[in-house]
Amino acid sequence: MTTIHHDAQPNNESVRSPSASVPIKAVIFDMDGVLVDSEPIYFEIERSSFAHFGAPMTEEEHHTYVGVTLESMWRQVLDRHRLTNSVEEVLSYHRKNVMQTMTAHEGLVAIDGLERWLDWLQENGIPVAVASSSPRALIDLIMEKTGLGRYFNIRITGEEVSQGKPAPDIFLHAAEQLGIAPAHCIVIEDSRNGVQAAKSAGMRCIGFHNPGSGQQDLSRADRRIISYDDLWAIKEGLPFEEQLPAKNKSRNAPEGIIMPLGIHTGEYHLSCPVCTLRGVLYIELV
Ligand SMILES: O=P(O)(O)OC[C@H]1O[C@@H](O)[C@H](O)[C@@H](O)[C@@H]1O
Repeated sequence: MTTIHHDAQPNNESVRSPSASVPIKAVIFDMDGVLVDSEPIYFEIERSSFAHFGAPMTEEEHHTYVGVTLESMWRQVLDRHRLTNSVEEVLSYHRKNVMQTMTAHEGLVAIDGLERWLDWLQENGIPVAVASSSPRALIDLIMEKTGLGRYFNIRITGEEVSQGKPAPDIFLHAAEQLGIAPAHCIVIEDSRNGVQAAKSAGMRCIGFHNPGSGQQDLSRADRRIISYDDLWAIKEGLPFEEQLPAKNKSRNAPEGIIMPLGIHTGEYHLSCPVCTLRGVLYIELV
């Protein structure tokens, strides 16, 4: 369990959002409802578990649990419905229910347009992470089933931080793993709880309106989209910082001083075309 030290409480409005022009150096993706359309499947599994334990559930209440961990959801359900079962009992039943159904499900595929985005981010050297309230075993299963695992080496589950969404811990931990300050991260989220977590972490947030994720208030997100095509259309307006700018930087290189040998002074960002090696070369007059 990773404890993240932060002053922000879930509803703390005092964390300042970075201004729109602060460079974006990393993208943190939520998983359910953002990488895959798994929320409708979750809803169905949850309905059967709620019925099993005798918790009558309105759609309105159900939608408030989107984006939170299994444990957080069940603690709230047991409390609100005054059920006497232990958290351990309901969690063990429900977790098995989730893993069996998701493993057998044949419709778990990456959301349309996502891979074009991930390829573009990779080409531009922008690192990514997935930060999901789902259990780690499910994150790994979905990464494997969809083939998205090749993009996501950094996978954070809400179960490994002390407070899940809507607290900011999961996103702060993801930023730490990425080695990028929160103000330089942008989060893509489909749930109210997730948007709140991202904003409390001091990050910018794109609200992904996915009808499969139920009624979600994404009004606190900085931008709202309904598809990855939408996001693609606005990408030039987002201040992504190129981190593999070998091609582009060399075009800018003549800004330095030209030496007699025809070499330019200045900073050159280099990347190996066949492996992941990167480096910065400084040439200066001595
Ligand atoms: O953080 P993510 O990837 O949106 O995961 C959300 C899901 O995580 C699960 O643990 C919850 O039981 C779901 O109800 C929830 O919606």
